Amino acid sequence: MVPALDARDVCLSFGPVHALKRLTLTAEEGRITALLGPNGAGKTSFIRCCTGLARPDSGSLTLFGEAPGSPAVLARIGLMPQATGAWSGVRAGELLRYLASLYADPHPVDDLIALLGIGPFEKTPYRRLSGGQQQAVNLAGAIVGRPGLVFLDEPTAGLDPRARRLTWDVVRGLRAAGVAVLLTTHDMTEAAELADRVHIVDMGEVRVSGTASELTVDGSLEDAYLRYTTGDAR
Ligand SMILES: Nc1ncnc2c1ncn2[C@@H]1O[C@H](COP(=O)(O)OP(=O)(O)OP(=O)(O)O)[C@@H](O)[C@H]1O
Repeated sequence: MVPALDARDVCLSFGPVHALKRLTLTAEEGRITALLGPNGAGKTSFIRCCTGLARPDSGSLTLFGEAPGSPAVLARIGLMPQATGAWSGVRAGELLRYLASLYADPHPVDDLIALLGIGPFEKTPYRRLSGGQQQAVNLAGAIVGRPGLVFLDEPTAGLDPRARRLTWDVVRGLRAAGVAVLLTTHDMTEAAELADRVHIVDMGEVRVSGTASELTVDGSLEDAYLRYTTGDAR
């Protein structure tokens, strides 16, 4: 079966900075795939390549067997970015209804608003929302189109414990519905809780991959992270 996401030897440079160096991984439907790695390791750059926002210099990258950014692919993916300043003035509910209108068979927006607790701030302009409230709207925006593959870039960064658990439940629900989830996080507990497969990335390449159990044979996931990453600036 063709994986939802198939990346082989993906390279991306910004001048002298090698953001991605032969990065290779797959993400399957009905699985949560976690990318761990230091600040600057290349995680967001990889997601930008997958979503058509950046073009790899070399390597092979396909989503559902097709090129990133193609209309067929864009209709089947969702993205929760780290920040979306572009949505500044629009009210949360309006934004979600607009995003829903772009898809043939969206989730009912009222259901998503209830699921993610957005109701109390549905009429608040996006720029006035708290960080955690923005995250909830961003997550709703990522899944409103019923994607088959969703990219969640640090979805729980800065969330309070209850909001974090709610997000975890939503992510598990996506997996149960057969969605391929690619998640980046700096939260080792989150990766251990959620991920079916973990890739530890450093300096643009995958250093080690495995299930959380496989990677924690000799210690915690944080131990594995520290063993396989340098934290060196490029
Ligand atoms: N548009 C750009 N122009 C120049 N350099 C860039 C650009 N985008 C990313 N980089 C560089 O590429 C490297 C990888 O950055 P990236 O944002 O992918 O890291 P990350 O793993 O997502 O980090 P974090 O965990 O801090 O979010 C960094 O050295 C960054 O400075």
